Amino acid sequence: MNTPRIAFIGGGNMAASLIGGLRAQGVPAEAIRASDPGTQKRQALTAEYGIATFSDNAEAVAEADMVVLAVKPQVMQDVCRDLATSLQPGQLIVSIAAGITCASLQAWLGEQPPRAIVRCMPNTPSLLRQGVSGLFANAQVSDTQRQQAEQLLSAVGLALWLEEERLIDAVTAVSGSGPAYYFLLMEAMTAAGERLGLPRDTAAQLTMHTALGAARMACESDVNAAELRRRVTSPNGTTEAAIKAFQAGGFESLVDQALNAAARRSAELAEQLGDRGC
Ligand SMILES: NC(=O)C1=CN([C@@H]2O[C@H](COP(=O)(O)OP(=O)(O)OC[C@H]3O[C@@H](n4cnc5c(N)ncnc54)[C@H](OP(=O)(O)O)[C@@H]3O)[C@@H](O)[C@H]2O)C=CC1
Ligand SMILES: O=C(O)[C@@H]1CCC=N1
Repeated sequence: MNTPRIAFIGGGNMAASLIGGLRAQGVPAEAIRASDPGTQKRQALTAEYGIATFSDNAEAVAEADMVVLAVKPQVMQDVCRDLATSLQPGQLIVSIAAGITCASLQAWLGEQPPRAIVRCMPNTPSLLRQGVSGLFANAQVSDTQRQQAEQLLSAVGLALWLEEERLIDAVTAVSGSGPAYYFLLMEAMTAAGERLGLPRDTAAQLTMHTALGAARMACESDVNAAELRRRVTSPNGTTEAAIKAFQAGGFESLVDQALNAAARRSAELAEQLGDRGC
């Protein structure tokens, strides 16, 4: 596969991590362009990754094979409507925005021609190339374009294809927002450790390194999380006492409610920001 030319619209956090991942994988700077209204962001992207940057989105997409829409959902409609006349029919559109459907993107980019669109949901550990993303391709996306989209997201972590677009709401609930749930648990464990008498910094280090070790064990082991938990839990021991307290407090039901709230919000955003007429 030839190196596709990639244009990023929006040069913020997620775009910078994707660009960093591509560069680390050996994609040449000449193959990547980005546009952003912020002079400092453009200068930083050029300084760090050697790529050409633009204040004009239309200039960035000229001659690109793939256009990555990496702006906030709230400005996506305006960005797409402004870009519509500058795009070429064969270009792949990749959106990483939460709650923006392929149908809305197609409507905002003009009903014709039908666009090849890949909708993705990455997450912030992409900054460390430890991300995970769900991807959905619409019917216009060719096999080569699927590979190109997968190469983009694989540069910052694991990329998993979805058969149905509606599952992006579930991916958003599990992994898109997921880092925040682990940070919340880390905050709570650190505070509890401190209340048990540990110095705050010690409690934080113990918490963070336990999370890291547990995540690595879960990823690298050939047994599932339930079995790994069983191996920590001695009969009538300390872990069992803690797990019983979690379960008595409705832990599993709470997690279920939280993820449902995130998935519902993702679907609501699609309703609120989407194009009803498409
Ligand atoms: N953060 C996260 O955890 C995740 C985010 N996402 C999605 O990724 C997308 C980007 O998020 P993130 O990188 O965090 O956001 P950022 O705000 O860091 O990046 C967006 C960038 O787009 C710029 N921008 C604004 N308007 C335009 C325009 N008209 N043309 C070009 N660029 C413009 C912004 O500039 P300025 O700041 O000046 O407005 C900003 O630099 C969002 O749609 C979000 O839903 C997906 C998964 C996880
Ligand atoms: O909170 C949000 O809406 C975005 C999408 C996933 C992570 N952050």
